[in-house]
Amino acid sequence: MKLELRGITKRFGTLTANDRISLTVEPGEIHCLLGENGAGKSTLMNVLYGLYRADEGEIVLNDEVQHFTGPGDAMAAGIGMVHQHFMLIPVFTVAENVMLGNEATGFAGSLDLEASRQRVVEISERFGFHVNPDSVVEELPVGVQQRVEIIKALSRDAEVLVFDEPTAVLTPQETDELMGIMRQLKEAGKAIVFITHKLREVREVADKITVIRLGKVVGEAEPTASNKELAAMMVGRPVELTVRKGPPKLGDEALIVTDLRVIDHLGHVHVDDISFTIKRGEVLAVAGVQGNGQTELTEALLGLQDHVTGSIELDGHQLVGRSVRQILDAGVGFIPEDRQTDGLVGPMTIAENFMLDRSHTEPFVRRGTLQLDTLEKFATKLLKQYDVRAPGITTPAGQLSGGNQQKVVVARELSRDLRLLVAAQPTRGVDVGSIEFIHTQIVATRDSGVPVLVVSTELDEVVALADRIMVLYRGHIVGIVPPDTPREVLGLMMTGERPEGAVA
Ligand SMILES: Nc1ncnc2c1ncn2[C@@H]1O[C@H](COP(=O)(O)OP(=O)(O)OP(=O)(O)O)[C@@H](O)[C@H]1O
Repeated sequence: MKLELRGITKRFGTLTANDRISLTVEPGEIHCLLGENGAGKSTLMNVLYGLYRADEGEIVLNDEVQHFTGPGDAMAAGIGMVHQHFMLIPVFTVAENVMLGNEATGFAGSLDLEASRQRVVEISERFGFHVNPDSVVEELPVGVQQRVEIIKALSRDAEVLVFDEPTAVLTPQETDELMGIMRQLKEAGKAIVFITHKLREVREVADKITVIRLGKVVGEAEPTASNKELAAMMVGRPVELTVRKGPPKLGDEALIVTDLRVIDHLGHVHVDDISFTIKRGEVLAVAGVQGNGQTELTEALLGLQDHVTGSIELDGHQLVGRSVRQILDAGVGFIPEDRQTDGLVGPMTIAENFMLDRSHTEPFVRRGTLQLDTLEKFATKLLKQYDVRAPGITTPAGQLSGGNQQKVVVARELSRDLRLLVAAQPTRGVDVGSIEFIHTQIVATRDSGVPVLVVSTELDEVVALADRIMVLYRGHIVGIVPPDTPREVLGLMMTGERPEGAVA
C-alpha cells in the first residue's frame, strides 16, 4: 500500500510541531525519518496513527484520502505501529495479547483464542520470528516482545508499518535481527517508516531518507551519504562525531567497591563478587549485553536495591545500608536508564524537574521559602545550555520529545555538586548533535576531578568515554581492560570469555 502525507501541519498552542510536511512511502520501501530531538517525527507518526488530528493536510492511502478519528480507524485502514514502550499485557500469553488487540478493532476471529494461536504460528513461520503463541509475554526477552508487537500489527493485515526508535531498547544482536525482519517485511511489500537516531542503522536498511528539522522537511538524502553528511543535515551545522578527550588526570581512589553482591526478593543473584575502584578524574565504563547485572549494579550504588552485601565506599564513607536520599545528598549524580519511570515526573514543569532532589536545599530554598527568582534563572540557563527544545521552563516535562526529556535529566544531574557520577545509557534516544554535547559534559565532569561510572550497551559510547572498560557477564566481571582493546576482544568478553592479560 502506498502512503502519502500531504502538507501535514500540527500545532500545540503556539508551537508548530509539524509544518506542511509531505512524504511518500511506496510499498516495498523502507523510508527513514531522520531529525534532531523535537524535530516533530513522533508527532507526525501520531497524526498518521490517528492519535492526533492534523490542523491541516491529508493522509492518503492508495490514492484515497483518509479521515481518522482514532487509532482504531488507522489500524482498520492498514496502519500498524510498533511503539518503543510496548503496549502488551505482561501476564498474558502472546496469543492472548494478539487476540485482545484484534478484539479492540472488532476484527473477524476476535476472542477466538485458537484462531489467534494459529495466526501467531502462521505469521511467525512466514517471517521466521520464532515466537511461541503460548509464551507469557513478561518472560520473553525485549527483542521477542517487540516481535509480538509486530505480529499484532500483521495479524490485523497492516500494510504500512511504523517503527518509532525500535532499537533504543535492543541489544546489538537483537538490533541485527530486527534489521533482518524489516528487510523481510519490505520484501513482502509492506511500506515501512523507520525512525532512528543511529546512522549506522539508517545506512544499513534505508531505501529513502527524509530529514526534518524544526517541524519542516529540509530534504532527502541518499543511503550512501556519510554519517557526517547525515548528521549535518539533521542538526543544521557540522557535527563532531568523536569525543575530544585528553589523558586523565588521576587522583586518589574515590570509589572502592568490594565483594558486591545483589540479590532480588526471590533470591536470584544479579551481581556477584564484584570489586573495582574508580579514581578521581577517571571514567570507568561498563560494557555488556543488557541484562548482565548492569542495572542492579547502578541501582545498588544509589541505594535502590534492598538486598546488597559487600562494601561501597565513597570518599571513605560506606554507602551500603544508606537511603537513596542520603546517597544523593552525599553527592552522587544518577542518570537512570529509564528516564520515564525513574528520571522525571511528567506532569511537573521542566523547572520543577530540574530541582527535584534539591527542593529542600539552598539556594532554591532560603529560610523555608522557595526562591522562585533563583529557580527561574537556573532553569532558563540549563534549558539553553543543554539545548532542550521546549516552549519554556514551565512546560510539563511529559510534553517534551523523548530526547529532550533525556536532556532534562542529564542537565539536572550534571549541574549538581558531584562526588560521583553514575550514568546509565546517558544518550539513549538523543540525537547526534546532543550526543556530542552530553559526551563533552561527561568528559568535563571527569576533568573536574569527579569519578565517573558510565554504563552503556553501545560499544561506541563505551569506547569513546572510557579510561578503563569493565565488562560484565551474568553479574560477574569478565575483565577490566584499556579503552584501546580491540572491539573483537570486547565482543568476545561480552559473551563471557576472558582474554589473556585482562585484569579480573
Ligand atoms: N502533547 C504535546 N503537547 C505539547 N507539545 C508537544 C506535545 N507532543 C509533542 N510536543 C512538542 O512538539 C515538538 C515535536 O516533538 P516530537 O515528539 O514529535 O519530536 P521527535 O522528533 O519525535 O523527537 P525525539 O527524537 O526527541 O523523539 C517538541 O517541541 C515537543 O515538545
